[in-house]
Amino acid sequence: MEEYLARIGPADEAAMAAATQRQQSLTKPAGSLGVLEDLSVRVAGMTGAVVPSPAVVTVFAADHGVHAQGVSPWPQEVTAAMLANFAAGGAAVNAFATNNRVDVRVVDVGVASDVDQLDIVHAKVRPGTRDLSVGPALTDDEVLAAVAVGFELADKLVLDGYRCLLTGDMGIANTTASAALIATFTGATADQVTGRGTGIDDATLAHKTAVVEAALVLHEVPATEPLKALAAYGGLEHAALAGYILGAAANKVPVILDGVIAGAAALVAQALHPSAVDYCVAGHRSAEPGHAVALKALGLQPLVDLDLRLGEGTGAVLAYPILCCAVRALAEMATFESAGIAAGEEA
Ligand SMILES: O=C(O)c1ccc[n+]([C@@H]2O[C@H](COP(=O)([O-])O)[C@@H](O)[C@H]2O)c1
Ligand SMILES: Cc1cc2nc[nH]c2cc1C
Repeated sequence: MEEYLARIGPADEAAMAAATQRQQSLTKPAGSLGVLEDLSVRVAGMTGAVVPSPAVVTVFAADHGVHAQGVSPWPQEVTAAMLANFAAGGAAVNAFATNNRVDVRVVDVGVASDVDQLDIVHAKVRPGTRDLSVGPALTDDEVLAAVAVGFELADKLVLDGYRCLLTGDMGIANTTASAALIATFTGATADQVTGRGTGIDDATLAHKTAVVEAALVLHEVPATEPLKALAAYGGLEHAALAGYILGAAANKVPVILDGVIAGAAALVAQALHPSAVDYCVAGHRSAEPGHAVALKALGLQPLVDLDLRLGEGTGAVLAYPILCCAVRALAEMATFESAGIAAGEEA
């Protein structure tokens, strides 16, 4: 863990200052590209003003012992079934990724059933977490093993030539673990961060909120203990995603976050190393209420807000072309000087 964290440093201030200056000289009224202007400056601080391509979305998949408490309307087997769907190219993330020229990787970091026959990355740490409502979901060693899966995969993907990493997740019941993690790092209450996930009714939502509330009391993990929070609540995909985000930061490549699961993992990464957030871009804002709470604590503005609540990386893949446009505008637009256009009064 120390070795991973030692490789992370803040974004390049000088590159950001130069990018800010160039932004102001481009052939458009100052500020007219809105949020994209700041985004291009942030990416310049991560990676320089080069379009972050090629890109890959990694779908980390795992199961959750807390499923036994009736917090999701879906059977646990759907996690493994969706992995087969991803591998066959039939999920929403596959369609989005094809359209936006993003490669898809799928990783079993802790699916309950055997998915050995699938053509995916096999890195199962254990078959699902233990039930967080009765005790710790993971041991300390299991947490470190799952973080390592994500960090080392990020290293490998960058070595393979990828210049933008996108997060994805699949795990029935993982919005429950996400809620507990987000409450831990933000101080929000269970009812502020617990949502309907894949679509539960009012009675199940009340029950799920009570499960999260009781778990927060049972484990009482302070925000300063991110690895203990992962051990208390899981999940294996959250731990791997935290490692993947740290790995992107260590390699100075942007990482586009998907929804509430990635938001929870990014809070873990931030608690482990505050500079990790310098490399994070919020792809979208999920309809799950905890996600807005997480984004606020991360200080990130989502690029897309379309009521998505699917996961898989869909919101990140949807946002990827926006990120590319922001960077391309900064890199390729003419300046008032080069185009021989008189700058406006306030330029
Ligand atoms: O990305 C999100 O914000 C998001 C919001 C709600 C649900 N999901 C997905 O739905 C699954 C978890 O939902 P649940 O209700 O079983 O906890 C898991 O596979 C997630 O990828 C994802
Ligand atoms: C069908 C289905 C697809 C998903 N993709 C991500 N989470 C999901 C949950 C379900 C239930």
